[in-house]
Amino acid sequence: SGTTRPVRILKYVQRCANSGDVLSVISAIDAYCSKVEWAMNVGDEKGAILDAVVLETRPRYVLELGTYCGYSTLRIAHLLAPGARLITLEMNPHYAQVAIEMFRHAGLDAQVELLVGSSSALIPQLRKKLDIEKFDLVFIDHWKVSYLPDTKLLEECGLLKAGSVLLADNVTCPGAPDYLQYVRNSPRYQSQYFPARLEYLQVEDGVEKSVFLG
Ligand SMILES: Oc1cc(-c2ccc(F)cc2)cc2cncnc12
Ligand SMILES: [Mg+2]
Repeated sequence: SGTTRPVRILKYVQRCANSGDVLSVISAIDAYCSKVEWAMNVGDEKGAILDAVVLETRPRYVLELGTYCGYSTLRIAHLLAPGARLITLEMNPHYAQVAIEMFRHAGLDAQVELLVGSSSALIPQLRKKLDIEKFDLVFIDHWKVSYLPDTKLLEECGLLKAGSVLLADNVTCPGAPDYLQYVRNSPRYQSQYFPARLEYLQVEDGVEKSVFLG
């Protein structure tokens, strides 16, 4: 039976990162996943692009699709102003549990709202459930086949406003070709590609920043 990769990452963080210190949690995850075993965190290079987009957007309402161990959730939470709300959706209950423990170790569990379930089921419930009108920033980092349908669902549910920013991980590796085609050709988006490498590897990847024009 043994442990799972997310549990091994969490145990390393609990052992090696100072509790309450979100930056030491972030670097502990990067240290473990670059030295011991690869994991699908956005990583430090693409994470710096995410940081820059959060800082320039100064979002009040943030949605993350795909929590995993909570690495990118912590990077975002660390840069939000007091009063901002960060909602993260995770369909795998085990990943969700690990992420909650990760948030606790970082001392940010009160700053993050994690919902367990499929994004397609949860997105239509967000307005009613969480009393949220629109998202200023959406970080898309879940299954690549869900990027496009979930983006259309966000539009249909009225959860985007003119100026809302979508930032999508892995648009090159593993790739989200239908999503890229949509945001790059739709008159409703202004899209920009940021080349980078896949987390912890020399493989090419990149993130796509798309501003919804309303
Ligand atoms: O950042 C990511 C990377 C990969 C991935 C897996 C295998 C491989 F060979 C290359 C890349 C998969 C992901 C799934 N969800 C969210 N993020 C992901
Ligand atoms: Mg990713």
